[in-house]
Amino acid sequence: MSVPPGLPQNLSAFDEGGSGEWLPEAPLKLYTNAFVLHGDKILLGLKKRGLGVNKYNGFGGKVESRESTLEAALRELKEESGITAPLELAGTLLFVVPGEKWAHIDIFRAENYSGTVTESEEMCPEWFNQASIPYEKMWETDRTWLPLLLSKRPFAVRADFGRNSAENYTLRRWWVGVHSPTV
Ligand SMILES: Nc1ncnc2c1[nH]c(=O)n2[C@H]1C[C@H](O)[C@@H](COP(=O)(O)OP(=O)(O)OP(=O)(O)O)O1
Repeated sequence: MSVPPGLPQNLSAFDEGGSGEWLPEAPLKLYTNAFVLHGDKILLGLKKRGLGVNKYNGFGGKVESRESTLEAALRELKEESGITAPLELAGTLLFVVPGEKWAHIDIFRAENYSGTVTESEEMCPEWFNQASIPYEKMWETDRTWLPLLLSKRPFAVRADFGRNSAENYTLRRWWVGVHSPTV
């Protein structure tokens, strides 16, 4: 199966599922999402409001004008969890919903942090063992690529959803690619 539109074409398929045509192209909206690891733990946040409310996720949000995605990721991590961390790009995620801009999310990871983990207006942070990540309370595709982030394998994902209401998304089709190892 070929790489879906919107992703770098030099990827190898790692996982895919669902069916139907990929949704038509739309302008991009940039987001970030950051996952902090510490030993065998991972820091997740329970979203308290807005998109993805009541789901666990990394910490992130919209990229503001004149910000790089790394600057935005550092800002959002600090605002939402109280900590700073040496973030590195781990992969990208393209979330596609009919009639909306494509959400392009740069996903970051770090293996240490400084500061004190603190609850914010938007997120309730919680450490989980990496062996017991609460995938059933996360975005449906996270289980397909989070193991790649944990093993430091660069990835790119496209996930197309249908939408029944403001908070009711149905996953239609997804594709996870990895960069081929260089010889
Ligand atoms: N499908 C989809 N669309 C948009 N964003 C996401 C997803 N799936 C996700 O995992 N995410 C991530 C990307 C971001 O980390 C957040 C969404 O950010 P949001 O809370 O809307 O942005 P903020 O800038 O923090 O929000 P406000 O402060 O403006 O409320 O979810």
